[in-house]
Amino acid sequence: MTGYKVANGNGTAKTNGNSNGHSNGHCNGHKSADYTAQENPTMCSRDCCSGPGGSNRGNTCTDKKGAKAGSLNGEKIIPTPQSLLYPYEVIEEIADFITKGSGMRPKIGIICGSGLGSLADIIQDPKIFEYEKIPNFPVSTVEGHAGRLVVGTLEGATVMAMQGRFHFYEGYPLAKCSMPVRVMKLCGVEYLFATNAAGGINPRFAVGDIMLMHDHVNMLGFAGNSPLQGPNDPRFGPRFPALVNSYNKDLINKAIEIGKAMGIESNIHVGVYSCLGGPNYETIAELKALRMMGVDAVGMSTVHEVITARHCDMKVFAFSLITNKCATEYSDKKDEEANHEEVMAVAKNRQKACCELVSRLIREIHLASA
Ligand SMILES: O=P(O)(O)O[C@@H]1C[C@H](O)[C@@H](CO)O1
Ligand code: HPA
Repeated sequence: MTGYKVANGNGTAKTNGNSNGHSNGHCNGHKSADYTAQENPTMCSRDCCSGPGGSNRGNTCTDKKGAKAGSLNGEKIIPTPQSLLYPYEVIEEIADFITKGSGMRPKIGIICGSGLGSLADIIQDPKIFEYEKIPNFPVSTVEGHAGRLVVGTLEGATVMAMQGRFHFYEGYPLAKCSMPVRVMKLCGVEYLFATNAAGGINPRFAVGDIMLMHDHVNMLGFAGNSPLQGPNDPRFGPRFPALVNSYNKDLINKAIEIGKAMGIESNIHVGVYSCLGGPNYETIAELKALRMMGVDAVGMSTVHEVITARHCDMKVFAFSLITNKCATEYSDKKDEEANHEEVMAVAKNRQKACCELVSRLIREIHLASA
């Protein structure tokens, strides 16, 4: 008995390494994350190689002189496991940069979804780090994701917020998308608040509603992809982490109470989110299949961040802002097609409610630990 209502299928609710150097001239100059590149000739974790627009995408670094993808000096290149992209020492270096630069050890980490960057704007006495200036950090490439890390206080608690997250469809491997969660962990973060914009598949959901995530279906995982793929570093967590109870029930129940106090009870649901790779929105057949699987809302993020957070034993609270209703029947109506402008506009409209929900929940966590 969890105490909260879970959205169900029929529209009602029920209770419930290699050792060679990286000899490619393209990558020789890189520091820090190049540690990995030095250890393994098959990759370079710099964005010019493995990020969007890079010539590599984490596997084969093609040098300027035109070495062929898939080989380096005639040797076959072995793909680099995702977990080697960011070794512990590199994550530690990024975390030190942030804690020393801000003079704070934040307890709560927030990831702002598309158009929800205002969650970071309400942080007091903010110390702002542009992603471009953080060593070994990727850059944001999506509209509505500013690309800044904001450290400060909110309702008395020390927090750090990502104003801009990284998505698989941007060309980043999953381990890179969720790498900031490990940075948060080494900065001292105990609670992850992950937010996203999502399409509502559950017919009870209206645009502007908030779905508190109580579970997920990891479609990228079904296809054999995981941010934890590759050798496991036990300093982060176990080889085989359990994911039942990933979403903290106490925080879900508190959020429901806060929703009632805010008078938006009827706009709050509890449900299952699924992450697809994107960047395309889903087909009707895919949406129907997701619905049959028990999915209530669909998006392109969050799941790999939650997996990474649970692996390193963080408490997780996550919600989806329903920015569009997903059509599950064939129709010629153009207005039923999802688009990013609508996603951003709805998020902007609902940012006040989202900020209040997050602030009040953080206040409760802070008071409970004081
Ligand atoms: O970062 P989130 O998951 O909030 O962003 C969603 C998914 C895509 O990035 C984008 C599509 O409109 O919004
Ligand atoms: N599908 C996938 N991702 C999304 C959607 C959607 O309908 N809306 C916002 N992000």
